[in-house]
Amino acid sequence: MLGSIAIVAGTAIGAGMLALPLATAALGIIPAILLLVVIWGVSAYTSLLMLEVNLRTGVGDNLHAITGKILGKRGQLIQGASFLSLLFALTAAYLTGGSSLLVLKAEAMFGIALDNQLAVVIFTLTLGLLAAFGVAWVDKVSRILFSLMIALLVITVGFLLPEISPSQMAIAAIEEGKVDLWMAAIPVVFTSFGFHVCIATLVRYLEGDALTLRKVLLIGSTLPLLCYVLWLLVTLGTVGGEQIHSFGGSLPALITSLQDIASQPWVSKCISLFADFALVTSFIGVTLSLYDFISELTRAKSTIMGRVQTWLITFVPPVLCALYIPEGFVAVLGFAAVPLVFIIIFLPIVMVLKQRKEVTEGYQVCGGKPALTLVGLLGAVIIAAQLMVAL
Ligand SMILES: N[C@@H](Cc1ccccc1)C(=O)O
Repeated sequence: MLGSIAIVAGTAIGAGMLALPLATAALGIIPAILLLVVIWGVSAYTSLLMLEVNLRTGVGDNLHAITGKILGKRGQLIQGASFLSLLFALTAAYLTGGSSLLVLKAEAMFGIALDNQLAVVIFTLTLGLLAAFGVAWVDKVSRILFSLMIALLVITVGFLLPEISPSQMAIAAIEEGKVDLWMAAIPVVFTSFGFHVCIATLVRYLEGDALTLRKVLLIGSTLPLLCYVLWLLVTLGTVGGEQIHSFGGSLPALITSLQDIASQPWVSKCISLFADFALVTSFIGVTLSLYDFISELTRAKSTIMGRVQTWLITFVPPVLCALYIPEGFVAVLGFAAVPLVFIIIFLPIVMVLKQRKEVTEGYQVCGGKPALTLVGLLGAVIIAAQLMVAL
């Protein structure tokens, strides 16, 4: 069970966490934490909905098959398109954030002023190749990196907690453009709580044991909440919301100012390594899924040519995005929220509504129609927020 909890928390906790302070800085710390709690509720509830659907459709089916069984080809199409957009958007965002940290590193360690576009290419050609090496490799590498990342997070939070100044915490939200600030924050927070793509695998792994699965999903989604709240406290509480807001979504600016606060040089190293690992683990995890998904879609042959072709389809679109929107780390994570709403809110609601009419035995999430209506509405709010920000 511990391993399964780690899979849930590990899928959720990623580079989205780095974007949280940048996205919520202007709200003030208490409203930001409240937003986190509400979105956590949505994320936990919808994961249970997906569990219900999965258990009633068949243990061992993947998400695509489940959607096909209940909603037919049309549902599968919406789901496939959403999944592809989600993975492309996440890859593009991680690439943008990762390459901006690479530029920062080149400057700090070797005094080289690395061109941003060159950094994007280097990042893709090194870490992007891992996806093509396959799951066994990625599994080993990301297990080690993820454990190191959590250790570094504990050190970072431990050393920055005493530096929190109550005066920073007390600063109220920035008043002007308040609605816009909320609209920009909501989708990014939502993406950072996403993990639901691993549910079908867990159901198969735990052989459909409903009680254990329920526990795994609830604990696994609460761990990110804890980490995120601590992370917001040590970022907004030390550097200050107003200051972080003025970075305009720049991840290197956030990391540099956190490093300035740490009094010992080794703590400052831990902070930058933590950010690197968060990005790298997310990047290799997501590109692996994207690579596999594309190779399935295009029915690529497992020859060298086939692999090169799949690799190019996987990486060219996100690379182009990272090259032309170099400041897009937070913004593109916001975009990822739109397909995510379809995958984990709208489609599961439709499936549950259809299935509850026909099947009544087995596991069912509490809350009935009112709860479904409420999360459905919240899903619509998330999409509306992102559209307002983008248009
Ligand atoms: N929560 C992940 C992003 C993600 C969303 C949806 C599914 C999987 C991963 C992050 O913070 O980086």
